[in-house]
Amino acid sequence: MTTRAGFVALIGEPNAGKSTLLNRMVGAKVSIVTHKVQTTRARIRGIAMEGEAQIVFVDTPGLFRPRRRLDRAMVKAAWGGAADADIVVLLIEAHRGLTEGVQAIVDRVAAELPKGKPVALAINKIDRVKAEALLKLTEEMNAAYPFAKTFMISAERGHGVGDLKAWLGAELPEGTWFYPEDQIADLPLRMIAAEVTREKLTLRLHEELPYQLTVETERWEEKKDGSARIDQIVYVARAGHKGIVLGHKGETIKAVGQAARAELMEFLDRPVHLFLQVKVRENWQEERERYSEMGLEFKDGD
Ligand SMILES: Nc1nc2c(ncn2[C@@H]2O[C@H](COP(=O)(O)OP(=O)(O)OP(=O)(O)O)[C@@H](O)[C@H]2O)c(=O)[nH]1
Repeated sequence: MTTRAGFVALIGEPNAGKSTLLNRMVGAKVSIVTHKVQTTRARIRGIAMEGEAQIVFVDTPGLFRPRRRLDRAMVKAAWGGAADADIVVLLIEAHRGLTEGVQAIVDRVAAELPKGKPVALAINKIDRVKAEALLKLTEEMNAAYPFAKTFMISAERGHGVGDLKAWLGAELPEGTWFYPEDQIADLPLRMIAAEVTREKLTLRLHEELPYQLTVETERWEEKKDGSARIDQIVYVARAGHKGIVLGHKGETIKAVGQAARAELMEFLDRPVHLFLQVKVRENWQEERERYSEMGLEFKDGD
C-alpha cells in the first residue's frame, strides 16, 4: 500500500478560524495554547491521518504585522515555514471577503512562495453568508491568485472539512510517515507541554534569548497515583546562555518550572512533576533536519 506524508501550513488572518479547523481535522484540542500568538515559532500544530496519508499541520505564527526587529525575524521564519510545507492552505472568512489583510497575504504568497507550490483556498464561516456572495467571493479570490483548489467550509459546523482533508491527503507526496501511528495520540500533549515551558522562558527572559532556545519533552510518564512525570530539556545555543537560563542560584529556571508546572496542572487537571534540564547544543541552529522536520528552516543570518 502506498503511504503518503507531508507538511501542510495553514495561513490566514487572525480569527480566520485556524484553530477551529485544526481541532476538527486533528480531532483533539491541540491548539489550546496557541492563541498567545507572538510567543510562538513555527511548529507542529497537529497531525491527522487520512487513509494512508499522514498530514502534519505546521503553524506559521507571526506571519504578519512585524513591529519590532524580533518580529521581523519571526515573519521571515514563518514564511520559511510556509515555503517548506508541501501544501499551503489560505483560510479566509466568507463574510469579510477579500479584505486588505487577505490581499496582503495573497501578495506575499505570490512573492515569497516557490512557483508550483500548491496553495489551496478555504473559505470559512460559510454559515454566515448566502450562496451568491460565496460564488462572487470565489471568483474574486481566484482572479487574485491561481489557487490549486477552492473549498467552502464551516470549521465550526464541520461542513466541507472532510473534503479538504481528503484532498490534502491525496495531494501529499508519497513517502513513509514521520510518526508511528500509535505515537500521534500523545505527541500533541508533549508538544503543548514543551510550548508551555518555552512560553514561560520567553516571558522570563524577555527578548534576550527566546530565539536561541528550544524545549523538548524527553519523557512523559503516567504514574499510578494519577499524576504525570514530565522531563524536559531546554536546549541553548551557547555555554554562556546556560547561566542566563539557570539564573543566580538557579532562580530563573526554578521560577520557570513553577510557572510551567502550574499551567500544566491546570491544563491536564491532575498533579504534575516537571523536571527541567538545561543543555548546550552548539549546533542547534545548524540542525536543519530538525527544522525541516518542523517545516521550518533557519538560514544563516536569521
Ligand atoms: N460562524 C462561524 N464561526 C466560526 C467558524 N469557524 C470558526 N469560527 C469562530 O471564529 C473565531 C476565531 O476562530 P479561531 O479558530 O480561534 O481562529 P484563529 O484563526 O485560530 O485565530 P488566531 O489564533 O487569532 O489566529 C472563533 O470565535 C470561532 O468560534 C465557522 O465556520 N463559522
